[in-house]
Amino acid sequence: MDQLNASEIYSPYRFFAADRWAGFRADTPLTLTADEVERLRSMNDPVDLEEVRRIYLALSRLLSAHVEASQLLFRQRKQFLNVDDAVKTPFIIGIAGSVAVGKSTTARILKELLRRWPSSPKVDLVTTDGFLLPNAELRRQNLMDRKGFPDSYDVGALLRFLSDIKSGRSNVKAPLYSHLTYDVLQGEEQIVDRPDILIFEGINVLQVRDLPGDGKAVPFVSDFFDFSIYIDADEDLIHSWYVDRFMRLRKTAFTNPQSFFHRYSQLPADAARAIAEGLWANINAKNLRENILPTRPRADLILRKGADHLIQEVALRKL
Ligand SMILES: Nc1ncnc2c1ncn2[C@@H]1O[C@H](COP(=O)(O)OP(=O)(O)O)[C@@H](O)[C@H]1O
Ligand SMILES: CC(C)(COP(=O)(O)O)[C@@H](O)C(=O)NCCC(=O)O
Repeated sequence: MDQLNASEIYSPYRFFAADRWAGFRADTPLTLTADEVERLRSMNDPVDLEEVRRIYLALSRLLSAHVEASQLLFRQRKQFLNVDDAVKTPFIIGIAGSVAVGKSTTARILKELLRRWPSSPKVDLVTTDGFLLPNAELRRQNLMDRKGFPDSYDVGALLRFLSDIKSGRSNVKAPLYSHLTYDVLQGEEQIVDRPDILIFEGINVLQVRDLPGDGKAVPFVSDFFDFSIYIDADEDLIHSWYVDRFMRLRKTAFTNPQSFFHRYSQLPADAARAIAEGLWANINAKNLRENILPTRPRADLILRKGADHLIQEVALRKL
């Protein structure tokens, strides 16, 4: 047993240095190759096979235990109620964290690892950006500078989507977002057809809403989660990742005339950097402080990254 200091004893989490966490992998096999990891990672994310070995295999093993336990509970409840027509509903994993912290890479790696379990579960991945209000509506409500803030999402649609998924409906539609055009894709959608596991990723997935004055119970997105993960790093690091990514996108995605940010590919580097700094300070950092970081204590698991983007510490909620 490790020595615990006082703050750890009274914290709802147990903290593990990444190398200690790696040991919980036990005999979980490595089912991804270096090439596959390279294809799954986002542009500025250096995650590699060693990181999958160190962090993600133990996480995959933990999630497998949770999924198995929930399936057992489902079977026992069915027996208890003596019903045959109970519908098995998807196990939902929420992934939260700041803009530019690397949620998409984590979500894609987890998806691939989970679908390679021996039971070959069907795993789907949905991101909450599709539930943003379209730019035309954001402009109408003067919210273009609040993209990603709670009021920029169609929360009703988001909750309806999760409720449909959790009630076992087939062919549930999720709207899609394009980072290229910086807008919701009109007329395009993703069909989610009764997966065994749904990964639901976005900055807002652990947010709660104020209770209305009339005392009516309002559901939260996380009410539908079976397990939640928060990806964390110091704000200074995320800030530098955001600006570095913007400067790289300036040389790649922004050169596409269809990119909403195309004009920034034409600007000198200093002027482009000033735009990125402005977007970070006025929108994303503000949102992180006001609406995202306050949700961290609601996560079941926190993956904390260091300067190199690699995970340094894992905090697991004590049951
Ligand atoms: N303006 C942009 N143009 C093209 N791709 C982008 C742009 N902004 C972000 N992306 C890509 O979109 C994905 C989601 O990014 P983001 O929402 O910041 O979350 P995270 O970095 O936590 O995954 C990343 O793969 C990122 O590289
Ligand atoms: C779409 C986003 C809110 C992020 O959503 P996510 O997929 O990370 O949940 C973000 O990428 C964004 O557009 N922020 C607004 C300011 C900016 O352009 O960076």
